[in-house]
Amino acid sequence: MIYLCVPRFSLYINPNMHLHLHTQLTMEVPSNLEVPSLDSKLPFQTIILVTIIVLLGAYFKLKVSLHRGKNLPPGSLGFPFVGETLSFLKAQKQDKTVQWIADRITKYGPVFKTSLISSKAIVITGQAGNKLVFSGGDNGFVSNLPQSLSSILGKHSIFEVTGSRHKLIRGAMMTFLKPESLQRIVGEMDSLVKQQLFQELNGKDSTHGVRLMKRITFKVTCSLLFGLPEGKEKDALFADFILAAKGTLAIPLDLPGTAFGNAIQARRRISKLFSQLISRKRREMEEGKVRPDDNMVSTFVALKDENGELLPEEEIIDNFVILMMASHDTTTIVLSMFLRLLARDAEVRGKVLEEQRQALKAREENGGKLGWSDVQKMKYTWRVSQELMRMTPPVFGNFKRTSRDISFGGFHIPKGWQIMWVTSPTHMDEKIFSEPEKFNPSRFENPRSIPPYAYIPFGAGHRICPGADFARSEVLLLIHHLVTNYEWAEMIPNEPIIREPLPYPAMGLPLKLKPKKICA
Ligand code: HEM
Repeated sequence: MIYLCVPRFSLYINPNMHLHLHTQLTMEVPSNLEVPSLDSKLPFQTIILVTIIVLLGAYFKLKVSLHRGKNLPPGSLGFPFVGETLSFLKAQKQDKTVQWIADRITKYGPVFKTSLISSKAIVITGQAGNKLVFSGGDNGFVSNLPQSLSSILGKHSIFEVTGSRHKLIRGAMMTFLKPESLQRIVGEMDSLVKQQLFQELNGKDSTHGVRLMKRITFKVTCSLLFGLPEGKEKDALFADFILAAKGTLAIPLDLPGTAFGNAIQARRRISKLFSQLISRKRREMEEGKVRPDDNMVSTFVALKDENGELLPEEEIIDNFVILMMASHDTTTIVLSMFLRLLARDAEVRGKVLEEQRQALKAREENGGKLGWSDVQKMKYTWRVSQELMRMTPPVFGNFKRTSRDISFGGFHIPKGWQIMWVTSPTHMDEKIFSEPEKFNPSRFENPRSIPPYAYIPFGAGHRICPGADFARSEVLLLIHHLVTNYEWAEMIPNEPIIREPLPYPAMGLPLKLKPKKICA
């Protein structure tokens, strides 16, 4: 899989592919190919290079010919081995991935084949395509986490399980993330956000927007989901998650000093800390000091499968790692884009401020606290976030794999091929969202006007993001405290967005800050 919200979007070399490639190469050496001796006139390296190209060409031909007669989607597999990887990576670097996809849709239609680093992929776009990929339980699409990524994220997380195991794990997460449960903790979230924000910005006249949002969202998730108190343990965990996240994009070489090696070390320390947390919670539960629904740790520690067995510790830890990874980077992107927009667009800033002034009034009437119903009233502020996620979705798309042959739109999609779903084609489709290049939050005034499977920043179907409501509350509360206490301006005018692979302001959004006091 390419992304990860954990969704995170990284290219990788499929390890199975190497094995496969080796087997095919052995079979495909043409019998008439003479391998010249070392004293031949051609330099040895040239012979090796030509041989490799011939063999890779033969390999690709064989792989495609296996499906001859079946109507594979149109498209280009690019050059042997690298496929279209180089142009894809270049587009990503220049924030032109949307264009890369759009060019191919124009040329081949909404379903096309490509090849990205040794793996052939079929890109499925459009409303019908999204429906195919997202709907149903066993719909023929399974997760495709590459080995490099699963060494860091774990091999037993929610991404790796299907059927009843997926239901069990997702159910446990939802115990804590569903709106009815969030209602109980939104007050605590509000206090945490406020406290973190003031702690981070106290006495400062400038800040790095991205770093600020990352630290706060990480700390809030840590406290609310895992009950981790402020202190050195949490700071060390934050540093380790940054290292681990960097490793998901690195060449998977587990050597000391490499990004991947550092990530593996960080992952070991993260596992150790979560293991201690789990043991602590087990003891407290045995002593009757905590209830299963107190937080995510107690919920998972008490969770039993259909055979009455408790979950193995490594499965719990892998799911905690996923929850941390999935939650803070994505939410940080929405918040960073929001800060950037408010610095640029006076009209939107005015409307957001007006709505937050009303929330401030409610806060004063509630003895200084914001409750669930107050957050629900921040409708305009949320519509701005929705529009930001339409135009710059935190998760660009993701890779899955077909678990069986599938036919779609008259095409044959073979078993075992990589499938890529992408947010932008429907988000930027003028038939769905008129004038899609225009920032217009009012499109979300009537949610029923948006067709199903067209707006998919949180995915869709049975794997739709379980953290969507958590993210929503966190974004709204952070924006509330920011706009009612500060004014800010960009220090780098027109700072571009880069995708590495998540979309962030290229220089981390340095901001000039000025405290202000708003009256309700
Ligand atoms: C703006 C913020 C967020 C965005 C845009 C986002 C986006 C997504 C997307 C697109 C998926 C589906 C991936 C796929 O089907 O391949 C997903 C899955 C997931 N997200 Fe989020 N997410 C966000 C916040 C969160 C938060 C706050 C949490 C946890 C507290 C979370 C936890 C998860 C988990 C556990 C999954 C896997 C669900 C499954 O496989 O059943 N996410 N997210």
